[in-house]
Amino acid sequence: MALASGVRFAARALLRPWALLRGTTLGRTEPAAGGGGDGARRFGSQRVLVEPDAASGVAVMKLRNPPVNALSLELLTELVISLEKLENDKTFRGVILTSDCPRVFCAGLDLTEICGRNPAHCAEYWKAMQELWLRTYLSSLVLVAAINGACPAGGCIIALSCDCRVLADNPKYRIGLNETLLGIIAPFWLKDTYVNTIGHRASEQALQLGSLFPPAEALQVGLVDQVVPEDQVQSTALSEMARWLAVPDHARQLTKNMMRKATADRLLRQRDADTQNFVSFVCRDSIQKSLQAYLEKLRQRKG
Ligand SMILES: CCCCC/C=C\C/C=C\CC/C=C/CC(=O)SCCNC(=O)CCNC(=O)[C@H](O)C(C)(C)COP(=O)(O)OP(=O)(O)OC[C@H]1O[C@@H](n2cnc3c(N)ncnc32)[C@H](O)[C@@H]1OP(=O)(O)O
Repeated sequence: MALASGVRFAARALLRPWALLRGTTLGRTEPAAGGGGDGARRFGSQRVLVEPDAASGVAVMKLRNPPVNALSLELLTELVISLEKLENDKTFRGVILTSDCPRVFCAGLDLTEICGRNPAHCAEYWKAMQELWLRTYLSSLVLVAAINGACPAGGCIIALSCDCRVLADNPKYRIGLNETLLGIIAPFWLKDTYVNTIGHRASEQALQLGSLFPPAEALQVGLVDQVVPEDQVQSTALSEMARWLAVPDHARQLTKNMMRKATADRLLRQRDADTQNFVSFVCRDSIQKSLQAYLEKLRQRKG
């Protein structure tokens, strides 16, 4: 797809500073835990573990950035590279995205990447966040989110960019775009993704209130597609994947692109402006103070 190649080009341009992968083992393969079918070999990097199963054409991609899979610049970069590697390997048709950290799927943006950081770093960081959303939202693969922990803000956006979502039935695992509770706001492309998923009125209310939905409510509002006991999340995600892979790839991919291209194009047309808006917004003294206060509150809590 032309757009995907445009995104791929953008990803390569962004990811040229391979120094970002310092300390990772991208591309290192090792036997998958528990064998994993026909000698499947895990690969990935320091913060992303990929367990491929060539026989089924499905890979499990685990976020592994303890304690809460906060989306650091490195994690964002490693996720994009791992996803691109799977997209370029025609053995794979689907990816299950899940967490290797207990109790948390993904805590959203790593606030230390924007608190007390200079505008140039904030710009680089936001471009990486844009890239991950574009890469997942437009992926030619079937992406199933196996949400095995809390999923606020940026974590919710990653889950919403997947084709479907399975959430563990634990009241502590809440999901939603809670940015207003931090004194910030979701940019238009996060809003658009929300509206495309749960509708305008539900999004309007949930965004303004910064709602974090417990599983039953998340299911009811349409934020997730299934809520299952915690020990059935991965198996249910695999069953859901099988349902999607029963459809011929080409027809499904063209349909996905038809449904999502306009939303993605809106960001692609104004990526620089969006980055500038983000930088000038988060670098405001008042916003920095809000974010610092929020981080302090988090550090004083204990899970
Ligand atoms: C007008 C023009 C407008 C233009 C607009 C343009 C752009 C828009 C502007 C901004 C962009 C908005 C997008 C934002 C998306 C986001 O993702 S913001 C981040 C939101 N995330 C959260 O609110 C989650 C916060 N975390 C939690 O709620 C909990 O940590 C948890 C995930 C539920 C897990 O709880 P648990 O008890 O297990 O762990 P702890 O809370 O003890 O945390 C452990 C440890 O981790 C630190 N931490 C947690 N979350 C983050 C984080 N997101 N970033 C950085 N660090 C985090 C926490 O502080 C603890 O640290 P420690 O005490 O040092 O161990």
